[in-house]
Amino acid sequence: MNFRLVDLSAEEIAQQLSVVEPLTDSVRGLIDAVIRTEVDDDELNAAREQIDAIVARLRTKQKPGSFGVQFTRELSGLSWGNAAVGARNGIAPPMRIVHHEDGRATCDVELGAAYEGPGGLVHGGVSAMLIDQLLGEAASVGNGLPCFTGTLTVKYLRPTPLGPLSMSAETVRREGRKIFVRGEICTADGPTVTAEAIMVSPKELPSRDQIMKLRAELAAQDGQG
Ligand SMILES: CCCCCCCCCCCCCCCC(=O)SCCNC(=O)CCNC(=O)[C@H](O)C(C)(C)COP(=O)(O)OP(=O)(O)OC[C@H]1O[C@@H](n2cnc3c(N)ncnc32)[C@H](O)[C@@H]1OP(=O)(O)O
Repeated sequence: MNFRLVDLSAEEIAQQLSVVEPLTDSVRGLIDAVIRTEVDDDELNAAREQIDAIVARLRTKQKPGSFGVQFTRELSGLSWGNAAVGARNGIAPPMRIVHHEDGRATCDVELGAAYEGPGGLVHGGVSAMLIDQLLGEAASVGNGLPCFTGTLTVKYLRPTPLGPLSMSAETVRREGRKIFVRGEICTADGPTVTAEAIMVSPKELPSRDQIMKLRAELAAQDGQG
């Protein structure tokens, strides 16, 4: 697994996010505009040339592979490439604000044209991805144990319209490294999707000792600098 500790303070992270999140929102705007524009072919070709120039500009300095998951010294995860919540990922729905309280995770999200399956409705795979993320966060944060999805069961009760949605997830019970969670996606009229999952904290995650060793190495670097 691509796991790395980074030496960033909360202020430095906030500073980076203040630049990155508006850029990602602009990319989301681009995706939405490409889907819905009705300009003529010449305009489309001109737009493509401009987009290609921007891509070339960004590629002048680029990470190899994926973004990976970086952790701060305080063990906050910076999963900025994540498909569901990545702050740098324009494909990820704008699912940023996840509230955790008493083992329950909640989140509001507004899904536009980029998340369509049947006409005017949310794609079932998108619903599954979003609720999977929230279930995973409820299990991981609620129990202080980073988890992977082992089994996910999704029930589509009625079509989910594009637009504003609210989601919630909570732990039902824990058996060793297995955490049983359930959650739902709702419109103002009630749930459209319910889901259950068995989240498993993998035995091969970096151990607390390994994490502490990495933190000590960062502290030693501070001492030298
Ligand atoms: C510091 C704290 C805060 C951290 C704060 C971080 C926040 C972070 C938020 C993360 C939010 C992520 C939300 C998205 C989550 C993904 O999208 S994860 C990606 C999708 N999932 C995967 O790729 C998982 C692939 N599978 C695997 O890696 C491994 O099979 C697993 C699931 C980790 C299990 O491997 P393992 O640790 O070797 O498990 P193993 O020892 O064989 O079995 C342990 C127990 O789990 C059961 N089990 C194993 N596999 C499964 C399964 N697939 N289904 C059901 N049960 C299973 C076994 O039966 C066994 O049960 P018992 O015998 O103990 O009763």
